[in-house]
This record gives sequence, structure tokens and C-alpha cells, in this order.
Amino acid sequence: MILELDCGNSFIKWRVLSGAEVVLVAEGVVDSDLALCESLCKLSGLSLRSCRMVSVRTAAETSALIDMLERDFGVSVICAKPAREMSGVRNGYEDYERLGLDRWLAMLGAFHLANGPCLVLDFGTAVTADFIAIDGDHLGGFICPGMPLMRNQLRTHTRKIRYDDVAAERALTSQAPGRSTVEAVERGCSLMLRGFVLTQLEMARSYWGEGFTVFITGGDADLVAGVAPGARFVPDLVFVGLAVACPLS
Ligand SMILES: Nc1ncnc2c1ncn2[C@@H]1O[C@H](COP(=O)(O)OP(=O)(O)O)[C@@H](O)[C@H]1O
Ligand SMILES: CC(C)(COP(=O)(O)O)[C@@H](O)C(=O)NCCC(=O)O
Ligand SMILES: [K+]
Repeated sequence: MILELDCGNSFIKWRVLSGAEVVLVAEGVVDSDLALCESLCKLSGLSLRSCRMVSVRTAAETSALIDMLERDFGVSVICAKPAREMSGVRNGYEDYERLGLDRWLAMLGAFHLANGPCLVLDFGTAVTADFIAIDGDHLGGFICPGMPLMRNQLRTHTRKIRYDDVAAERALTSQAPGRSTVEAVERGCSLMLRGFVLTQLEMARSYWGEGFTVFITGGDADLVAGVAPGARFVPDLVFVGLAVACPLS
């Protein structure tokens, strides 16, 4: 069995795959190393042969997690590393090591699946967009606050915006102008994301006409559903890229 981990700024996405056919055994989203450990311990018949991971956390946090996995599960951990070029994609950053590894893997996954120009949109703690041309050249990208950051900035920097998660979820069942604070904020922020998608699509069209593939991923991908009709929703895009970057012999 193989354990795969995508350690973002807010959550660790994990999954266990098994056998040559690569069957999904289990998967989950957790908010701490401890919660990951608990989820894995609950799996009956878990027998890990290897583990591969990507992390955008600090080196100290990442090595603490690696230590825990090696100690508690007796597995050696392979970490995705920055690269100037891999699998036909050329990192477009001036300083290639500074490009977020989750972005890099999502790009590798997208180019692997599309084999042509692509726009990759990731809706996590931050929202990112990346442009990859037909020859695999990464043209660069954009980073802006994601849904959790936008709503928390409003909650933190105003005095009268206060509401709970249940109300937030209920507010997002419609896009109509809000008639309460929670509706106004949640729908306003969700429109920011939707507007972002439209702008990125416009830019991609200016480069490539209609001949490109849009990939949408990240925990909040649902918020932009329907904005880009031909887009491919690939929740595990980072894992697709992880398999490309860290093949297991
Ligand atoms: N099972 C889940 N657990 C936690 N958050 C989830 C889950 N499913 C979707 N989300 C959404 O995913 C968002 C975080 O996206 P994610 O891609 O995991 O971020 P990051 O990679 O930055 O940690 C949260 O704002 C939340 O709304
Ligand atoms: C842009 C990000 C914060 C996105 O992280 P996420 O929302 O997936 O947790 C991450 O890819 C990162 O830390 N990147 C380094 C900076 C850069 O890509 O330029
Ligand atoms: K992410």
C-alpha cells in the first residue's frame, strides 16, 4: 500500500492506494498531524510499503510529519522537490525553488492529462492560477486569498461581521444579493472567486483562443462550479502530479 499526502496551509489531504491496479483503499482530509495519525491507525489491515508527499509547510513542520510517519508506521517518505523542468513542463519562476510545490505538481498533473495548453486553478487557503503553454512552458501565474482568508479578514477587521459556519454554509445555497450579513459576505466572497475565474479564462483565450484545457481543483472548487463550462474538475490533480514527480520503483 502507498500513502499519499498533500499538506496544504490549512489541511492535509491523504489517501491510501493498493496494488498494481492502484485501487483507492481510503482517503480523508485532516487538520493536524495527530488527526492524520488517528485516521491511519483506524484503518484495518493497513500495511504501508511507501509514502510520497508534497508540502507547502515550513521545513520544520514537514520534517516533524515525516518523523512521525517513519516512527509510527515504519515507512520511508519521499518528498516532492522543486525542479526547473520535469515531465515536459518548464518552471517559469525566475527562482524556480520559490514556486509552491502544490502548484508545480498540479501543473505536472494537468499537462500530463491535457498534453496541451492549460490553465490550472486551485481553490485552497490561497487561490492560484497557472498558465502552461503548448510546449510545456510555464508562463507564470497568480496568487490571491482564497475563501477562508477572505472571510476571515472581514471577520477580523470589522466589528459587526460575525457568524458561524452553519450559517455560512446555508448562505451559499444561492447567489442572490444577500439579505443578511452572512449572505452578503459569503456570496460576495464567492463572487470574487467566480470573477477571478472569468478573468483567468479571458487571459487564457487571449493566449490560446479556444484551444486550451481548464483544470479546477482544491477544497473550495465547488464554489466556482458552472463558471467555466468546459473545465475539468479534478479534485486529486496534485496527487496526479505527485505520481509523475515521485514515481515508485
Ligand atoms: N473535508 C473537508 N475538510 C475540510 N475542508 C474542506 C473539506 N472539503 C472541502 N473543504 C474546503 O476546502 C478548503 C481548503 O482547501 P484545501 O485545498 O484543502 O486548502 P489547503 O491546500 O490550502 O490546505 C476549506 O476552505 C473548506 O471550505
Ligand atoms: C500559493 C500557496 C500559498 C498556496 O497554498 P495553499 O492554498 O494550497 O495552501 C503555496 O503554493 C505557496 O506557499 N507557494 C509559495 C509561493 C509561490 O508559489 O510563489
Ligand atoms: K493546496
